[in-house]
Amino acid sequence: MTFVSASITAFFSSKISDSPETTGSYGVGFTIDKGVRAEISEKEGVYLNGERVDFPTVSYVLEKLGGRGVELFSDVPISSGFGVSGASALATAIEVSMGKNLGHSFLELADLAHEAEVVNLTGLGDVVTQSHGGIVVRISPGCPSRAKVVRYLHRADVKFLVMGTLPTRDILSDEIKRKNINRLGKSLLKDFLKKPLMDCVFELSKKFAVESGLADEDVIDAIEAVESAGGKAGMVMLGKTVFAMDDSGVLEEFRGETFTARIASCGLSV
Ligand SMILES: Nc1ncnc2c1ncn2[C@@H]1O[C@H](COP(=O)(O)OP(=O)(O)OP(=O)(O)O)[C@@H](O)[C@H]1O
Ligand SMILES: CC(C)(CO)[C@@H](O)C(=O)[O-]
Repeated sequence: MTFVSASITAFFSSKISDSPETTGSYGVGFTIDKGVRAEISEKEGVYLNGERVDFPTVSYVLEKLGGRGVELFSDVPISSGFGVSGASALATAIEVSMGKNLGHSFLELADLAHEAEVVNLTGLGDVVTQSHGGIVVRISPGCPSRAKVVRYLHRADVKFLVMGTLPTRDILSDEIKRKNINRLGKSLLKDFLKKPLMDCVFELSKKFAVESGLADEDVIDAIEAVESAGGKAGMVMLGKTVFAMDDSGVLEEFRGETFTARIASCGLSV
Protein backbone atom coordinates (compact mmCIF):
# COMPACT_ATOMS: atom_id res chain seq x y z
CA MET A 1 0.00 0.00 0.00
CA THR A 2 1.36 3.45 -0.93
CA PHE A 3 0.35 6.57 0.99
CA VAL A 4 0.53 10.07 -0.51
CA SER A 5 -0.30 13.16 1.55
CA ALA A 6 -3.03 15.60 0.76
CA SER A 7 -1.55 18.86 -0.55
CA ILE A 8 -2.96 22.17 0.64
CA THR A 9 -2.26 25.17 -1.59
CA ALA A 10 -2.44 28.53 0.21
CA PHE A 11 -2.02 30.63 -2.97
CA PHE A 12 -0.68 30.05 -6.47
CA SER A 13 -0.04 31.41 -9.93
CA SER A 14 -0.53 29.10 -12.92
CA LYS A 15 1.83 28.61 -15.83
CA ILE A 16 0.17 26.72 -18.66
CA SER A 17 2.30 25.93 -21.69
CA ASP A 18 2.10 23.41 -24.52
CA SER A 19 3.79 20.57 -22.65
CA PRO A 20 3.06 19.04 -19.21
CA GLU A 21 6.78 19.23 -18.33
CA THR A 22 6.82 23.01 -18.47
CA THR A 23 3.24 23.46 -17.19
CA GLY A 24 2.76 23.92 -13.46
CA SER A 25 2.41 26.61 -10.85
CA TYR A 26 4.27 28.97 -8.56
CA GLY A 27 2.93 29.07 -5.03
CA VAL A 28 3.00 27.95 -1.44
CA GLY A 29 1.48 24.73 -0.16
CA PHE A 30 2.02 22.06 2.46
CA THR A 31 1.46 18.36 3.06
CA ILE A 32 -0.49 16.85 5.97
CA ASP A 33 -0.63 13.46 7.68
CA LYS A 34 -3.92 12.65 5.96
CA GLY A 35 -4.21 11.70 2.30
CA VAL A 36 -4.76 8.82 -0.10
CA ARG A 37 -3.74 5.15 0.14
CA ALA A 38 -3.56 3.06 -3.03
CA GLU A 39 -3.52 -0.68 -3.54
CA ILE A 40 -3.50 -2.45 -6.91
CA SER A 41 -6.63 -4.41 -7.58
CA GLU A 42 -7.60 -7.37 -9.73
CA LYS A 43 -10.91 -5.61 -10.39
CA GLU A 44 -10.83 -3.38 -13.47
CA GLY A 45 -11.13 0.40 -13.01
CA VAL A 46 -10.80 2.91 -10.21
CA TYR A 47 -12.43 2.43 -6.81
CA LEU A 48 -12.55 5.28 -4.29
CA ASN A 49 -13.49 4.37 -0.73
CA GLY A 50 -15.13 1.18 -1.98
CA GLU A 51 -17.11 2.68 -4.87
CA ARG A 52 -16.36 2.44 -8.58
CA VAL A 53 -15.70 6.01 -9.84
CA ASP A 54 -14.97 7.81 -13.05
CA PHE A 55 -11.53 9.30 -12.32
CA PRO A 56 -9.80 10.23 -15.62
CA THR A 57 -6.61 11.46 -13.91
CA VAL A 58 -6.05 8.03 -12.34
CA SER A 59 -7.19 6.08 -15.43
CA TYR A 60 -4.54 7.99 -17.40
CA VAL A 61 -1.80 6.63 -15.09
CA LEU A 62 -3.21 3.08 -15.20
CA GLU A 63 -3.25 3.14 -18.99
CA LYS A 64 0.31 4.48 -19.30
CA LEU A 65 1.67 1.79 -16.97
CA GLY A 66 -0.53 -1.07 -18.16
CA GLY A 67 -2.32 -1.36 -14.80
CA ARG A 68 -5.76 -2.98 -14.61
CA GLY A 69 -7.34 -1.44 -11.55
CA VAL A 70 -6.68 0.38 -8.30
CA GLU A 71 -8.40 0.72 -4.92
CA LEU A 72 -8.02 4.18 -3.39
CA PHE A 73 -8.89 5.13 0.16
CA SER A 74 -9.01 8.82 0.95
CA ASP A 75 -9.35 10.33 4.39
CA VAL A 76 -9.95 13.80 2.94
CA PRO A 77 -12.83 14.89 0.67
CA ILE A 78 -12.45 15.15 -3.10
CA SER A 79 -12.74 18.44 -5.07
CA SER A 80 -12.30 20.46 -1.88
CA GLY A 81 -8.71 21.60 -2.37
CA PHE A 82 -6.83 18.67 -0.83
CA GLY A 83 -5.13 17.55 -4.03
CA VAL A 84 -6.83 14.14 -3.94
CA SER A 85 -6.38 13.82 -7.69
CA GLY A 86 -2.61 14.37 -7.47
CA ALA A 87 -2.25 12.07 -4.46
CA SER A 88 -4.32 9.38 -6.21
CA ALA A 89 -2.33 9.64 -9.44
CA LEU A 90 1.03 9.51 -7.66
CA ALA A 91 0.06 6.67 -5.30
CA THR A 92 -1.33 4.68 -8.24
CA ALA A 93 1.82 5.23 -10.32
CA ILE A 94 4.06 4.05 -7.47
CA GLU A 95 1.87 1.02 -6.63
CA VAL A 96 1.56 -0.17 -10.22
CA SER A 97 5.24 0.32 -11.04
CA MET A 98 6.37 -1.45 -7.84
CA GLY A 99 3.75 -4.21 -8.20
CA LYS A 100 4.75 -4.99 -11.78
CA ASN A 101 8.46 -4.50 -11.10
CA LEU A 102 8.76 -1.94 -13.90
CA GLY A 103 11.88 -0.30 -12.51
CA HIS A 104 10.85 3.35 -12.81
CA SER A 105 12.70 5.97 -10.82
CA PHE A 106 10.65 8.00 -8.35
CA LEU A 107 10.87 11.16 -10.46
CA GLU A 108 9.69 9.31 -13.58
CA LEU A 109 6.57 8.28 -11.67
CA ALA A 110 6.08 11.74 -10.18
CA ASP A 111 6.38 13.30 -13.65
CA LEU A 112 3.78 10.85 -14.97
CA ALA A 113 1.35 11.71 -12.15
CA HIS A 114 1.92 15.43 -12.86
CA GLU A 115 1.26 14.85 -16.57
CA ALA A 116 -2.01 13.08 -15.71
CA GLU A 117 -3.05 16.12 -13.63
CA VAL A 118 -2.16 18.63 -16.34
CA VAL A 119 -3.83 16.69 -19.17
CA ASN A 120 -7.04 16.41 -17.13
CA LEU A 121 -6.84 19.94 -15.62
CA THR A 122 -7.17 18.59 -12.08
CA GLY A 123 -3.97 20.16 -10.69
CA LEU A 124 -0.76 22.01 -11.49
CA GLY A 125 1.45 21.98 -8.44
CA ASP A 126 0.06 19.33 -6.08
CA VAL A 127 2.32 16.49 -7.23
CA VAL A 128 5.38 18.73 -6.83
CA THR A 129 4.33 19.53 -3.25
CA GLN A 130 3.56 15.85 -2.54
CA SER A 131 6.92 14.73 -4.00
CA HIS A 132 8.80 16.90 -1.49
CA GLY A 133 6.64 17.27 1.64
CA GLY A 134 6.65 19.94 4.33
CA ILE A 135 5.89 23.54 3.49
CA VAL A 136 6.80 23.66 -0.18
CA VAL A 137 7.41 26.94 -2.00
CA ARG A 138 7.27 26.45 -5.75
CA ILE A 139 9.62 29.12 -7.04
CA SER A 140 9.77 27.80 -10.60
CA PRO A 141 6.91 25.79 -12.15
CA GLY A 142 6.95 22.51 -14.04
CA CYS A 143 6.87 18.76 -13.54
CA PRO A 144 8.53 17.37 -10.36
CA SER A 145 11.87 16.67 -12.10
CA ARG A 146 12.09 20.29 -13.33
CA ALA A 147 10.27 22.46 -10.77
CA LYS A 148 12.42 24.38 -8.30
CA VAL A 149 11.24 24.43 -4.72
CA VAL A 150 12.31 25.70 -1.34
CA ARG A 151 11.09 23.57 1.59
CA TYR A 152 10.42 24.65 5.16
CA LEU A 153 9.58 22.41 8.10
CA HIS A 154 7.06 23.39 10.73
CA ARG A 155 5.41 21.47 13.58
CA ALA A 156 1.73 22.39 13.87
CA ASP A 157 -1.82 21.10 13.81
CA VAL A 158 -4.08 22.74 11.26
CA LYS A 159 -7.88 22.67 11.40
CA PHE A 160 -9.99 22.48 8.24
CA LEU A 161 -13.60 23.47 7.60
CA VAL A 162 -14.93 21.94 4.37
CA MET A 163 -17.98 23.91 3.24
CA GLY A 164 -18.38 22.55 -0.29
CA THR A 165 -16.65 21.67 -3.52
CA LEU A 166 -14.94 23.75 -6.19
CA PRO A 167 -13.84 21.63 -9.16
CA THR A 168 -10.30 22.65 -10.17
CA ARG A 169 -11.11 22.37 -13.87
CA ASP A 170 -13.83 25.09 -13.58
CA ILE A 171 -11.24 27.65 -12.43
CA LEU A 172 -8.26 26.55 -14.52
CA SER A 173 -10.28 26.55 -17.76
CA ASP A 174 -11.48 30.16 -17.20
CA GLU A 175 -8.86 32.43 -18.76
CA ILE A 176 -10.08 35.69 -17.22
CA LYS A 177 -10.09 34.22 -13.70
CA ARG A 178 -6.64 32.74 -14.32
CA LYS A 179 -5.11 36.05 -15.42
CA ASN A 180 -6.20 37.76 -12.22
CA ILE A 181 -5.04 34.81 -10.11
CA ASN A 182 -1.65 34.76 -11.81
CA ARG A 183 -0.82 38.42 -11.27
CA LEU A 184 -1.79 38.23 -7.62
CA GLY A 185 -0.18 34.86 -6.91
CA LYS A 186 3.20 35.95 -8.25
CA SER A 187 3.29 39.14 -6.23
CA LEU A 188 2.30 37.30 -3.01
CA LEU A 189 5.04 34.74 -3.62
CA LYS A 190 7.61 37.56 -3.52
CA ASP A 191 6.08 38.78 -0.24
CA PHE A 192 6.26 35.27 1.24
CA LEU A 193 9.90 34.77 0.30
CA LYS A 194 10.79 37.96 2.23
CA LYS A 195 9.14 36.51 5.38
CA PRO A 196 8.70 32.72 5.02
CA LEU A 197 6.78 32.10 8.24
CA MET A 198 3.71 29.94 8.92
CA ASP A 199 1.69 33.01 10.00
CA CYS A 200 2.35 34.49 6.55
CA VAL A 201 1.00 31.33 4.87
CA PHE A 202 -2.39 32.16 6.43
CA GLU A 203 -2.20 35.94 5.93
CA LEU A 204 -1.21 35.74 2.25
CA SER A 205 -3.75 32.98 1.58
CA LYS A 206 -6.53 35.19 2.93
CA LYS A 207 -5.31 38.13 0.84
CA PHE A 208 -5.18 35.92 -2.27
CA ALA A 209 -8.65 34.47 -1.63
CA VAL A 210 -10.30 37.85 -1.08
CA GLU A 211 -8.52 39.83 -3.82
CA SER A 212 -8.89 37.10 -6.47
CA GLY A 213 -12.61 36.82 -5.75
CA LEU A 214 -12.24 33.05 -5.12
CA ALA A 215 -13.55 33.40 -1.54
CA ASP A 216 -17.31 33.76 -1.18
CA GLU A 217 -19.11 35.26 1.82
CA ASP A 218 -19.22 31.94 3.73
CA VAL A 219 -15.45 31.54 3.44
CA ILE A 220 -14.74 35.17 4.41
CA ASP A 221 -17.10 34.93 7.43
CA ALA A 222 -15.32 31.81 8.70
CA ILE A 223 -11.83 33.34 8.22
CA GLU A 224 -12.87 36.53 10.04
CA ALA A 225 -14.44 34.56 12.89
CA VAL A 226 -11.11 32.76 13.46
CA GLU A 227 -9.23 36.08 13.38
CA SER A 228 -11.67 37.62 15.89
CA ALA A 229 -10.93 34.65 18.18
CA GLY A 230 -7.21 35.45 17.95
CA GLY A 231 -6.27 32.76 15.40
CA LYS A 232 -5.11 32.69 11.79
CA ALA A 233 -7.03 31.40 8.75
CA GLY A 234 -6.87 31.21 4.97
CA MET A 235 -8.65 29.49 2.09
CA VAL A 236 -7.55 26.15 0.65
CA MET A 237 -7.01 26.32 -3.13
CA LEU A 238 -9.03 25.17 -4.89
CA GLY A 239 -11.92 24.27 -2.62
CA LYS A 240 -14.66 25.88 -0.58
CA THR A 241 -12.50 25.05 2.41
CA VAL A 242 -10.93 27.11 5.21
CA PHE A 243 -7.71 26.18 7.03
CA ALA A 244 -6.88 27.62 10.43
CA MET A 245 -4.64 27.61 13.45
CA ASP A 246 -5.76 28.47 17.01
CA ASP A 247 -9.43 28.89 16.02
CA SER A 248 -10.65 28.42 19.65
CA GLY A 249 -13.42 26.14 18.35
CA VAL A 250 -15.21 28.80 16.28
CA LEU A 251 -15.03 26.78 13.03
CA GLU A 252 -17.40 24.19 14.54
CA GLU A 253 -20.11 26.89 14.57
CA PHE A 254 -20.17 26.95 10.75
CA ARG A 255 -22.01 24.57 8.45
CA GLY A 256 -19.61 21.97 7.07
CA GLU A 257 -17.23 19.20 8.12
CA THR A 258 -14.27 20.03 10.37
CA PHE A 259 -11.18 17.95 11.07
CA THR A 260 -7.64 18.50 12.26
CA ALA A 261 -4.39 17.28 10.67
CA ARG A 262 -0.71 17.72 11.39
CA ILE A 263 1.68 19.27 8.87
CA ALA A 264 3.75 16.37 7.47
CA SER A 265 7.44 16.80 6.70
CA CYS A 266 7.36 13.99 4.09
CA GLY A 267 4.82 13.66 1.30
CA LEU A 268 4.58 9.89 0.97
CA SER A 269 5.43 6.42 2.20
CA VAL A 270 5.41 2.99 0.53
N1 LIG B 1 -17.10 11.39 -6.05
C1 LIG B 1 -16.42 12.25 -6.81
N2 LIG B 1 -16.67 13.58 -6.72
C2 LIG B 1 -15.96 14.48 -7.46
N3 LIG B 1 -15.00 14.13 -8.33
C3 LIG B 1 -14.72 12.83 -8.46
C4 LIG B 1 -15.41 11.82 -7.71
N4 LIG B 1 -14.89 10.63 -8.03
C5 LIG B 1 -13.94 10.86 -8.95
N5 LIG B 1 -13.85 12.17 -9.24
C6 LIG B 1 -12.87 12.75 -10.17
O1 LIG B 1 -11.92 13.43 -9.34
C7 LIG B 1 -11.49 14.62 -9.95
C8 LIG B 1 -11.42 15.68 -8.84
O2 LIG B 1 -10.45 16.57 -9.18
P1 LIG B 1 -10.18 17.94 -8.41
O3 LIG B 1 -8.89 18.44 -8.92
O4 LIG B 1 -11.37 18.83 -8.50
O5 LIG B 1 -10.09 17.46 -6.91
P2 LIG B 1 -8.92 17.50 -5.87
O6 LIG B 1 -7.67 17.04 -6.51
O7 LIG B 1 -9.38 16.79 -4.67
O8 LIG B 1 -8.86 19.02 -5.50
P3 LIG B 1 -7.81 20.17 -5.79
O9 LIG B 1 -7.11 19.86 -7.09
O10 LIG B 1 -8.61 21.41 -5.86
O11 LIG B 1 -6.87 20.19 -4.65
C9 LIG B 1 -12.45 14.96 -11.05
O12 LIG B 1 -11.72 14.97 -12.23
C10 LIG B 1 -13.42 13.79 -11.11
O13 LIG B 1 -13.43 13.22 -12.38
C1 LIG C 1 -4.12 24.53 -9.18
C2 LIG C 1 -4.15 24.00 -7.76
C3 LIG C 1 -4.43 25.13 -6.79
C4 LIG C 1 -5.32 22.99 -7.68
O1 LIG C 1 -5.38 22.34 -6.46
C5 LIG C 1 -2.85 23.26 -7.39
O2 LIG C 1 -2.63 22.19 -8.24
C6 LIG C 1 -1.63 24.18 -7.39
O3 LIG C 1 -1.30 24.69 -6.33
O4 LIG C 1 -1.05 24.38 -8.46
